[in-house]
Amino acid sequence: MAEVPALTEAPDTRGLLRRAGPFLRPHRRRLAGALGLSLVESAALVGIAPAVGAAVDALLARDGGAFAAAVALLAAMVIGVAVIGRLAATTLADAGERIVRDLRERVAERLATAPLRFLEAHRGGALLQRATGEVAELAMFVREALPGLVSATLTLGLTVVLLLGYSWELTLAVTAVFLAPALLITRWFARRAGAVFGAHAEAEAVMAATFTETLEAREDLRATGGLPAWMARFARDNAVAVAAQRRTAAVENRVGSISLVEGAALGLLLVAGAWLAAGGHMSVGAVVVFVLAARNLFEGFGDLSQLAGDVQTMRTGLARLLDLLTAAAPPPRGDRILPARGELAAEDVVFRYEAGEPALHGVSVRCAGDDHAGLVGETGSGKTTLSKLLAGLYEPDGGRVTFGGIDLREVPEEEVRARIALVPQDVRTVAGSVGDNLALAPGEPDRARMLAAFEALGLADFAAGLPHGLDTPASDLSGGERQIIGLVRAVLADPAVLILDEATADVDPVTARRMETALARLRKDRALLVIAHRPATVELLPRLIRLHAGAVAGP
Ligand SMILES: Nc1ncnc2c1ncn2[C@@H]1O[C@H](COP(=O)(O)OP(=O)(O)OP(=O)(O)O)[C@@H](O)[C@H]1O
Repeated sequence: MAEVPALTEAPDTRGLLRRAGPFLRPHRRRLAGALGLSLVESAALVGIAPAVGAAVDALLARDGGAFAAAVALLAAMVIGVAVIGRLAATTLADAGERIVRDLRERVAERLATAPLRFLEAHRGGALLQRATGEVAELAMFVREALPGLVSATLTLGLTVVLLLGYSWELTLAVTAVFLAPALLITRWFARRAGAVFGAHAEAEAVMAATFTETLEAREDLRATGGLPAWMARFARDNAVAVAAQRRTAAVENRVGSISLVEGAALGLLLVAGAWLAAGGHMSVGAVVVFVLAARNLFEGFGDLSQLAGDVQTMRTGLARLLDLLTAAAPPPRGDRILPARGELAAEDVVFRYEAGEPALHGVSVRCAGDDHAGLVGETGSGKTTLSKLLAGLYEPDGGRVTFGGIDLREVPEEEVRARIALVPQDVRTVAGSVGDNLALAPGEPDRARMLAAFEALGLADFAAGLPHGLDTPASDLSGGERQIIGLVRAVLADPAVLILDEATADVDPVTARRMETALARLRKDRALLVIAHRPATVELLPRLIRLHAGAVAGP
């Protein structure tokens, strides 16, 4: 079996910046501008302490001029922090929002073009959680945490530089008492957090998947009395998510112990500063600078440890998004062009859903340009699987599917869609009107073309009978009515091959017969492959292909 790329539950969070590089690159100027502004803001913030120190020394020396200059500098710094800080935060948040918007679009595009096998191999809710929940977390981080994170990091770095400039001995003491233990706690957090936050995100995704499935299957579950069992399953998933949340909260709380270290370091600073000032080794102003700057250091570290949880959630979410983008990538395809009409052929096709017995083994069928054939066989014989292979929705594990002699894997996806249309039994519509759904056909058909397609299929009275015509909400349609819309949508694409997988099974027999006769007449040079259980559906067709246990059983 061709390896179906699978999502990783807790993907690696190492090298994230490098892997996210392609998404950051288009915004590098805006990001650089925002970082530059943050740097100026942090420099102004860190500069407040020396300005206060200079004012204290000028006051003690009774130097009015120096005092006034220091106070003016202080005022400029305070105003600078307020004004530039605001500008830096909004610029940074704006750049972040743009990056998140790009990511969101890329994820939506990936899921829309992901191989069918990939989508089928994953729970819908889990994909939804990554595509919406994880992106929402990122957007929140960018808005609420990122500006504070950048500013705290820069302030911390500049403060250490400032302290070293005043007294390396005292800086060393503060480092030993505060920075070293604080860094140890932060490192412990970084080590523990990856697994704990990954497990939390995964538990949330499982819960979302179960919830989505409950919603989708709500009618069946109610009708069959399966709701209590399903609710019990949801409760179990919910309990696992709550336990995972508790573990992340516990890890985050342990980081809070940094405040104890902070108290010890401040005490040491005051004692050592008083001793140094009394001994004439340092001016009182310098001690004031040290105490104030150390507060910056503690606050910066405090802010960072507060944000550590947010950062880890962001890293986990980003890693899960990048994992989705990688795993859902469609396999590379060629750029060959298909002829307008041609023979569709499966040549010795093998296909496995799972390791073991293949669903199809060595199936060869040919459908010439004007061939009209029925595909029949018992339940589970492989009809739907073969139809998806013929429509290029699955790639075969062995053999090949060709149109006009060209392997479908060598052709861009849009090219295949324009030539081969598949109408499934369960036609899904998107939110909007009947017209909105028909407009999704290649070439964006207008209303006149839509009505002409109904006419050509002998369904003009059906279209006229819709309560609001083409403006009827698609959600109001019955299963059979959706099948008709699916068929009209496929015909609008004017494909060379039309494959109907039980596509008239839910339509009343008279309408079904009318549609099939109209289809057979529609174009002489169009191939038609009709999959059916009921003999009546295919009895008008000149040829039958019979499948049995994943192989062609002969006519
Ligand atoms: N998504 C899937 N994952 C795993 N196995 C699958 C999947 N879809 C189909 N199968 C298996 O592949 C085999 C062929 O299924 P397929 O749906 O192609 O048969 P079918 O002839 O169309 O059946 P039916 O007449 O009931 O629609 C069956 O054994 C089925 O259980």
